[in-house]
Amino acid sequence: MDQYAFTVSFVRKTRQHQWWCSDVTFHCADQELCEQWVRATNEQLSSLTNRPKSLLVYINPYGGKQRGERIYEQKVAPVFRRAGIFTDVIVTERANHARDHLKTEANLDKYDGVVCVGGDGMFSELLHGLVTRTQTDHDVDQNQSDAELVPCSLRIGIIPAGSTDCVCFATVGTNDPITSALHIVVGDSQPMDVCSVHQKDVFLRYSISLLGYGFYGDLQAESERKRWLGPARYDLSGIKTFLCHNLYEGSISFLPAGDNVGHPRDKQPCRSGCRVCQHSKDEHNEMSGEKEKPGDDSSRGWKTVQGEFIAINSASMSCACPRCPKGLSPFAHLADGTTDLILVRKCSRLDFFRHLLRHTNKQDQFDHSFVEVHRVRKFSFQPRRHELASPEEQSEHLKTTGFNPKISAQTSAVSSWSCDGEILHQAAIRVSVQHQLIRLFARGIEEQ
Ligand SMILES: CCCCCCCCCCCCC/C=C/[C@@H](O)[C@H](CO)NC(=O)CCCCCCCCCCCCCCC
Ligand SMILES: Nc1ncnc2c1ncn2[C@@H]1O[C@H](COP(=O)(O)OP(=O)(O)OP(=O)(O)O)[C@@H](O)[C@H]1O
Ligand SMILES: [Ca+2]
Repeated sequence: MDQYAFTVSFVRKTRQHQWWCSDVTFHCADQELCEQWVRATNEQLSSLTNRPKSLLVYINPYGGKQRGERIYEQKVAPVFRRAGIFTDVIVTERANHARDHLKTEANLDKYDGVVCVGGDGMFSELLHGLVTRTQTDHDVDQNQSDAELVPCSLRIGIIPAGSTDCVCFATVGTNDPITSALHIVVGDSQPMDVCSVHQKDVFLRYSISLLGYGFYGDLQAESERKRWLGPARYDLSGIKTFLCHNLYEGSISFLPAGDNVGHPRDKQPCRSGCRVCQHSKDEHNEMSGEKEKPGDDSSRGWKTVQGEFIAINSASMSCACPRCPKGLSPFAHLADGTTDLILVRKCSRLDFFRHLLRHTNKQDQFDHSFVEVHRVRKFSFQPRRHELASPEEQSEHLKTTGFNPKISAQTSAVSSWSCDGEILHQAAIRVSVQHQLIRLFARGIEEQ
């Protein structure tokens, strides 16, 4: 009777964007029929060209709660094995190991994708390695801020095992290693914008989530000193930075995006198969003919704002993470060629607290007189260099304004940028959104 059988594994969607791998076994009395089914099923599967057959995996053994290797071995490797995916696995031995290996050594012809097991820092390593490698292979000079960058052909998979995992959360809707492994197995593809950051004509870094000056820059610098604390370092540094309430002067010039990509407050979230992102390709092609320089309001489109700021944030995607489920800019898009520039001007501690609190409830965090938000394609920032202030002037400033202007006789009041969780010590930067430069093994957040 039931002498012959074969088992098919399939994806089952459970709750909250989580996927699970289930099995169903078919029994059959006839050997020939059973083999026919297995052959036909395998033929169908091998005709799905989106599915990766071979992957290069980098594991950070020290990310997040240091569970990267275990998560991979126990949860991910079995899923890849069942899908018949070949893997080469590298457990990193130092910071930037994965980036450097991708940049120069890895034989990328062998693979259909690269995968990181770790947090946003580890993802950033793969992003830098892969983008730089692609430009080198095509003789593109990354130092030229107006160079047309070549999109990467390999997709990147993220198995979340870090402290924040914001890129994974904002592209999948959950931080679950098995769900991410299944998005890789079925060969999903999500294009993503990447911001390039330059100082004059020197390339500094790429960013895919948050570029933050002032509050997030200071918070990041503080949390680097507390790395030993693990994920809790962000909360403690957040409280400390909040209490310091530093204020920074400067001027921001930006090139607003056209109307076709919506507005940061239009309540149109980016979801799987997003129309805004799909249509943005056309507008992008129209725009790319114009090469305008920032800082000159006479060049069409550019705007400049000046003042004293608590925070200057550029969110290229929502930046949703478990700590902040709707994100820094809830209606930002993953692949529309723009970033949402959020300017938080001088305000009281209480008002800034109210603004932060609105990240965690239903109220609009942009609905404050001291907050403005613009959807932009490019921007540049120039900190205001202070004249050397005497100690008397400084204490006078503190008395009259209640702010610590962070001026010493020698230094100027500048913060640093947090770039996807890495510190950038240059304050004066130029940022340009590179439309759909990379692709992830993801499909965006699905409507529930
Ligand atoms: C009053 C409640 C306030 C809740 C405010 C929530 C706002 C949180 C916004 C989080 C946005 C994360 C964006 C992700 C950026 C990633 O590229 C980067 C790399 O992993 N992660 C971080 O920089 C990690 C950044 C981690 C930021 C933690 C912020 C904690 C703020 C705490 C403020 C406390 C005020 C307390 C007053 C007594
Ligand atoms: N073998 C290693 N030894 C030390 N550092 C490493 C190693 N491999 C990677 N790193 C570095 O560790 C840093 C943190 O890694 P990762 O992003 O995986 O975790 P995390 O910081 O806990 O998470 P998140 O970035 O989400 O906050 C990264 O900047 C990465 O460059
Ligand atoms: Ca975007």
